[in-house]
Amino acid sequence: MKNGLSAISIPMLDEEMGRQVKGHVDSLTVPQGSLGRLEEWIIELAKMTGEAFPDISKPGVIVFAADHGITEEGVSAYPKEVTEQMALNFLNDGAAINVLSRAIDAYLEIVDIGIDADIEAPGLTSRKVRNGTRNFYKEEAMTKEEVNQALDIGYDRAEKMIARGVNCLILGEMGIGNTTSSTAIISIISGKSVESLVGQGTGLKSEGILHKRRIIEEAISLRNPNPDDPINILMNIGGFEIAGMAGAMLAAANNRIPILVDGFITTTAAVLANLTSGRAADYMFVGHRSAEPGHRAAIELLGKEPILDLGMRIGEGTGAALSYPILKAATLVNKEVATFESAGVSNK
Ligand SMILES: Cc1cc2ncn([C@H]3O[C@H](COP(=O)(O)O)[C@@H](O)[C@H]3O)c2cc1C
Ligand SMILES: O=C(O)c1cccnc1
Repeated sequence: MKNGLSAISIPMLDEEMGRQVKGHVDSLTVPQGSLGRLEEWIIELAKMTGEAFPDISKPGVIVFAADHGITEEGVSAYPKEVTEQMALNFLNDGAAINVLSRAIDAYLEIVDIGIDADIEAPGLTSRKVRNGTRNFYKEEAMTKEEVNQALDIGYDRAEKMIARGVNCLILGEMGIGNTTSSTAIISIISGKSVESLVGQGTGLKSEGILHKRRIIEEAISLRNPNPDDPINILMNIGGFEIAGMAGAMLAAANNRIPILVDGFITTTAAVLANLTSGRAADYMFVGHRSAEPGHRAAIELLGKEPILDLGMRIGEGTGAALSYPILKAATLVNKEVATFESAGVSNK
């Protein structure tokens, strides 16, 4: 898949399978309508996969890591070196996403798509586009070629995961400064003010948040990205890991593989993927609602309701991984609960 992600044509949902599975759910030995949102999810999964008994038993997590030139403007509570250090932590199995991937028995891949350091470590997928984006307060974050390269890398990594048998894709990220990029992107696409979206990220205090807000506001007016053009948005104010996640989501949707979206940054990538190809969001669930204020607006753009709301604000794919067992449980209810007929239970 080369430079052609805007041309991909994601399959339509299988509405007929949705109707069929709704009939099956109605026949299960529970009071009519009592499964609440589980019923919605079962039907959505049936439409996505085209299967009467959707199987999401093999989850895969891809974490894309990259640096951001905008960190030169002092927009994060942590230094940019943490991106590289956390990438090594992922490879040593020590981060939150390692623990949570293990907890759900997921295959985990770490992709260096633009870390500003030379890392060679066993287990790392090295696909560096560049040593970090350019500082978008001063110039465009990436060239169009770099955007397309990052989208293609993401697409390719997801296809490789799917080829391994993964049937539910979780995306995660690591990139100090990426809540700044995400806030700018969601402001441009939603038309909402930076003030209403900006948050603490990794832990800025109120003065730091005010500075971050001013940098984003000024950068947006300097770069002036086209709100209808995801490539132009990524070029001006994006990040390599954000583009990589968007490409991966397009691959999953194209292969009818359900996607579990994580927090603010991952949802920003999801919004861009959906802007690239209008049906991408049909294949997405939002795993959780992050405490980062902009996440609410990003979720609204996708038209989704998150599975969990735990007040988390980590990223890495952690909230999505936590929501996975609930979605999987819904598929087991669909498959394994007896029907009124098979169990000889009187239906009204
Ligand atoms: C130790 C540590 C682990 C993390 N894991 C995810 N993030 C999260 O924080 C970063 C975004 O916040 P900001 O825009 O404020 O820099 C991203 O790397 C995101 O994945 C982390 C951040 C830190 C410090
Ligand atoms: O919602 C997220 O994904 C998030 C929020 C703050 C910092 N890092 C990630």
